[in-house]
Amino acid sequence: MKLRKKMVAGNWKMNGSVELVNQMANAVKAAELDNVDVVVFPPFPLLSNAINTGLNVGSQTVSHEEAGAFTGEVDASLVYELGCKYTLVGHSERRSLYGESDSLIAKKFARAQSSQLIPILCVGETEQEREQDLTESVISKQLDAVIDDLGVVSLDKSVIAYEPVWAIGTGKTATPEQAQQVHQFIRTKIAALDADVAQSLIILYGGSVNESSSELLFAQPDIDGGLVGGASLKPDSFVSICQSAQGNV
Ligand SMILES: O=C(CO)COP(=O)(O)O
Repeated sequence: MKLRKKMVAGNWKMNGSVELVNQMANAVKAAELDNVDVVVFPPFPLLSNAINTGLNVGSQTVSHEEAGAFTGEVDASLVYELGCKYTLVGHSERRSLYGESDSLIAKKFARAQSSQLIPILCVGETEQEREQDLTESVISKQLDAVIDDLGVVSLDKSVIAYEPVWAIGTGKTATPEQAQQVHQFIRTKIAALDADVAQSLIILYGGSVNESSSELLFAQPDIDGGLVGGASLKPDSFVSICQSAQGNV
């Protein structure tokens, strides 16, 4: 059975500075995190700085279009050419604040992969959907948008991030059991279509992860690491979250 390597991703959202890039790079290097894939997602203008420090870097979004007359959009192939390895797609803030639909997100996912970027597909339910017992159907629909368009094998070169909307930026982390339940649901759903893809798929948890909650979350059998927002802006906190993943290989 193939062992999945842990991954910790830091989504800086619209935060950060050249100074923070340098501090983060120094902190990550000093920690010698060999058994965990550490990736940072700073805003576009900081991508080159971050790449030049030797950090693994991804973009927070890409356009679903190829290069052309799309003012303000950023082409996935340019992001790859700069040296990024990953891009987030379908973050809940993109879905709710910028109206990104499942079908647009599937197009971005495809565009990322055809540009050799690894898409990290973000899925998750709102508080209201959880209360109405709709968590699994919401997540199924979000996954199916990609699976129906591109086939289950497209998930082979991707990462899934389960980010319950009610846990993002609220300090209300999902309990390890709540998160594990959804991660297991995702892996089982995909295993029904392709057992090998499901077995090797990295599924991250995101939503108020911090250095106190990360260890137990990452110890769950279907949680392969984290997608960290607020705590990824503090080098000490981020490194200690990465260390808790390293201890949970
Ligand atoms: O949205 C997130 C990461 O993509 C999570 O953000 P917080 O860790 O700040 O809750």
